[in-house]
Amino acid sequence: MECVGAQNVGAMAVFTRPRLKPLVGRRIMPRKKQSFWPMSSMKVQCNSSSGSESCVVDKEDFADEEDYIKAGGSQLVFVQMQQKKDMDQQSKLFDELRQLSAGQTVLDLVVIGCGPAGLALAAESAKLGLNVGLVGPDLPFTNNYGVWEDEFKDLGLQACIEHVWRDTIVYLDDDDPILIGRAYGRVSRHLLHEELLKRCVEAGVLYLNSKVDRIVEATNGQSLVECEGDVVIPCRFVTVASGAASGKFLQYELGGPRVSVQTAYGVEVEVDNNPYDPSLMVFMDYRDYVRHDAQSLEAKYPTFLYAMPMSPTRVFFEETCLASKDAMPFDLLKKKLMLRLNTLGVRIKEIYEEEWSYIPVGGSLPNTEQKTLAFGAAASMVHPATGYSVVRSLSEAPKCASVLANILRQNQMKNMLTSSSIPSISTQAWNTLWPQERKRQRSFFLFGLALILQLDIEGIRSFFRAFFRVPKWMWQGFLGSSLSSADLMLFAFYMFIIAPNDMRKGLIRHLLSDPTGATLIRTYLTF
Ligand SMILES: CC(C)=CCC/C(C)=C/C=C/C(C)=C/C=C/C(C)=C/C=C/C=C(C)/C=C/C=C(C)/C=C/C=C(\C)CCC=C(C)C
Repeated sequence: MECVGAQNVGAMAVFTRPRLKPLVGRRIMPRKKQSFWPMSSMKVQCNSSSGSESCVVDKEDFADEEDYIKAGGSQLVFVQMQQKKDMDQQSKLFDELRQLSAGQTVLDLVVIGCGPAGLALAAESAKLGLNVGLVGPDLPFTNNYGVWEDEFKDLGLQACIEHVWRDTIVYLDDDDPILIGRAYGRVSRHLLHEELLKRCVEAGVLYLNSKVDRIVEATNGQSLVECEGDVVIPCRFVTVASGAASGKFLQYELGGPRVSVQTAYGVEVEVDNNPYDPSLMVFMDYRDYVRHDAQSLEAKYPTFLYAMPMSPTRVFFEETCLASKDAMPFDLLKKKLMLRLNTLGVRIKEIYEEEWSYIPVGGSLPNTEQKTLAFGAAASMVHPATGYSVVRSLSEAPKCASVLANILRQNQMKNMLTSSSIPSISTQAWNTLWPQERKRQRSFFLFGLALILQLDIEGIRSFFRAFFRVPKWMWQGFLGSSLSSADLMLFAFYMFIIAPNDMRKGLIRHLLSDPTGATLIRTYLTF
């Protein structure tokens, strides 16, 4: 099936083929490219994405001016972000900017990636007075975000929620559905995009619609962001926020856990016989509508239905495989969804939109020795046991921005950036993103992910039965990554008490025999 509008957003590669008129993103284009021949020669250290290529060059090493410019001599080609301005106005703005920025050609921060994480970090950093450039293709968001309403309200983004369900329901088997007592919302991807762009515009973020080829480390302490079309942007810090597929620019710790995958296939449809109450969001329906034999391929991947009834007849259904070692094939997910809907008696009258979602979960943390920073999915901020990431990225953006701003201020980097100060500065930033406490929490989530991967459909049902019986603040905190490492221990203890005997044995066995159990114990013992 042909996919149109593929985009990597946060952790997700989501492919959406709108059947309705697609939401068209506002487009801001850079108008001009200017270059200049710098006065002094400059040494650059080239670190390729793989880290394998390394070279030190100076002015003499360049064949001509063009080559030199390519390595760092080109002037800013950003335009200041403006919403809904036509090309002519953008061009004038660029001229203004050029005058304003005469003599000041080094940005404090370049953020690569225009998804929610990138836009949020760029806006928050610029708000704190940093000179921020944002680079990436200007594409509309394509995925459907679901969020807990309270969490989105706390971010001041309630206006971006297009539909709220007063409560959320989980079906594990045919008896006793679990009402979880928390309102859930569907985010309007269009409104979220507009809101984050507005924040960037108001904060004065500069934008370049381009693709980054590589990031080069100069020995004068600056980074050079090399973009398509021979555009090079010198800056003090680079943060990669272009989703899980950002590996090209980053190095990750070796020997970490293997990346697993969350896959989902969804359709927004007009139907007859919708069996779901439109006032409730169906968080997980693990009931077995697709009876299969234990050896079949379907049985290898336990899946659940995630359903958002927008009205009695219009519903977004998504067949989801929470996590598997190898990606569950999309055609199998689709087949399961159609079989399920068929068995439920749902008759599809019209398909508005289809969605293919592929979210890498787990895996290693970025190597915190590298100078280039990361944020969002690129910084392994996707919750390993749920696949959620957007709320965490949005809520951590102000903190991350303030750390960057403080570091730049403290080190008076604007005037006296030295190459020797760079490693410690980047380490400070990395440590804020991934302090020991966060690493401990993550090791717990990875342990949980490895546990889920081992369970069959029956095991998953009894696991979630126990999960939703722990005190509400605990499971809510678990899903929202807000439990401290000590709280997580308490949570584990509760799960253990509540769990049936065979699950208790399984938990202890997993703790003592799985490599993630050993890492968990080791991380908890490191202070
Ligand atoms: C596009 C987009 C945006 C999307 C698409 C896709 C989808 C739809 C998705 C969805 C998803 C979901 C819904 C998710 C959910 C999830 C969940 C709920 C999860 C959960 C999890 C949980 C867990 C992991 C848990 C864990 C636990 C543990 C680990 C425990 C432990 C315990 C022990 C070890 C015991 C100890 C003992 C003593 C202390 C005595």
